[in-house]
Amino acid sequence: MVFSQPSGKNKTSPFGTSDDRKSPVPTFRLKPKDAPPPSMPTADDLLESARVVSLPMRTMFRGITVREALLFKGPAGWGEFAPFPEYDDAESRLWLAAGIEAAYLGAPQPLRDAVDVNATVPAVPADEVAAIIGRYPGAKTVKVKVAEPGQTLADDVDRVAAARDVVPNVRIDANGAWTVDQAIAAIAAIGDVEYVEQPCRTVEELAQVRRSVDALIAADESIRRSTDPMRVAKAEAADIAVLKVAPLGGMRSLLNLAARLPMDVVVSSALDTAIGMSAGVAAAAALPNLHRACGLGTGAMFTRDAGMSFRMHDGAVEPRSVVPSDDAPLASAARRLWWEERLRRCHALLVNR
Ligand SMILES: O=C(O)CCC(=O)c1ccccc1C(=O)O
Ligand SMILES: [Mg+2]
Repeated sequence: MVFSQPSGKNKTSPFGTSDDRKSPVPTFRLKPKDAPPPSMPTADDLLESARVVSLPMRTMFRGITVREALLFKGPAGWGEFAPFPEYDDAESRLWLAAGIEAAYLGAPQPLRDAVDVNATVPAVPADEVAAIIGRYPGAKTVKVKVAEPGQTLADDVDRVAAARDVVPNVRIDANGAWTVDQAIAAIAAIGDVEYVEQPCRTVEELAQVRRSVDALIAADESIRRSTDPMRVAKAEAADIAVLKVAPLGGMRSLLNLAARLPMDVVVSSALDTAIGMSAGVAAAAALPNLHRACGLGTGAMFTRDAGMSFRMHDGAVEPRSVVPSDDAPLASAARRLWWEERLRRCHALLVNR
């Protein structure tokens, strides 16, 4: 039990249990030595310190030009609640569990003091690629978005080639947009890459592509938005698992899942503000096995961040806690209300399951 419960009625952890079909996330059991576990905060506790930030982005990314997040403070620091607006409450409740973990339990013990990070290149024209990579000082790996709706394979080939001219190690992310045949053709046309992230939507399609090409395949949405993240492993559908703290319900859930997956893992951001990024970097720093650059540099996509952004040095970032800046841009009163109500609904789902 991670948290003690106010009554004997709710014996579940806010971070989910492995026997709950709605929660794929295994519970990580802390064994506190001298302190009793903190009790589960109420929604009012969380909202007392809450602020809702609204961060403008340099380039549109997954259809977003402004990133909103609700931030709250607990005894261990600040936590972030920022599920994408279209996500339903059942899925969003895991993001709340992650924020509560950060604010009330804090980060797990780090095993390394720096985490290699990739540059992230949105689906921009090829002539903008070098300038974007320039925002990631010392990056040794670049992740390039491909298969953007409305664009062509030639756009992808040109964008990847432009990235490869600056940094030879390129990975691509199709966000599930290709059919199996399109993926096979696109991978052949694009050429040498570190790996191909989520070429198609389903686990079966990933497995089919993986059997048909030499390139390594990474699973993102097939883990992040699945009720059974282990299915990717059972179906031998991927060589690499891309894991994100918030959609998996927290740092400890991520570490637990990573320990069960028989493949390399990469920790990536969900376009987190610096508060959420701190949890991603902490999870990456606590992984016993980490062999590839993580997608934790996306703070460079904001023109302003919620707190001190994780700036890369020599291609890496260092784990640390982050507090919101007093001058972080705030959302409108109407949007703040929308986030508060969403938090209350997700909190109720976490407590009364
Ligand atoms: O991994 C990275 O480099 C950045 C993170 C990223 O691409 C991302 C950010 C928000 C939502 C989805 C994704 C994704 O990997 O598909
Ligand atoms: Mg992805």
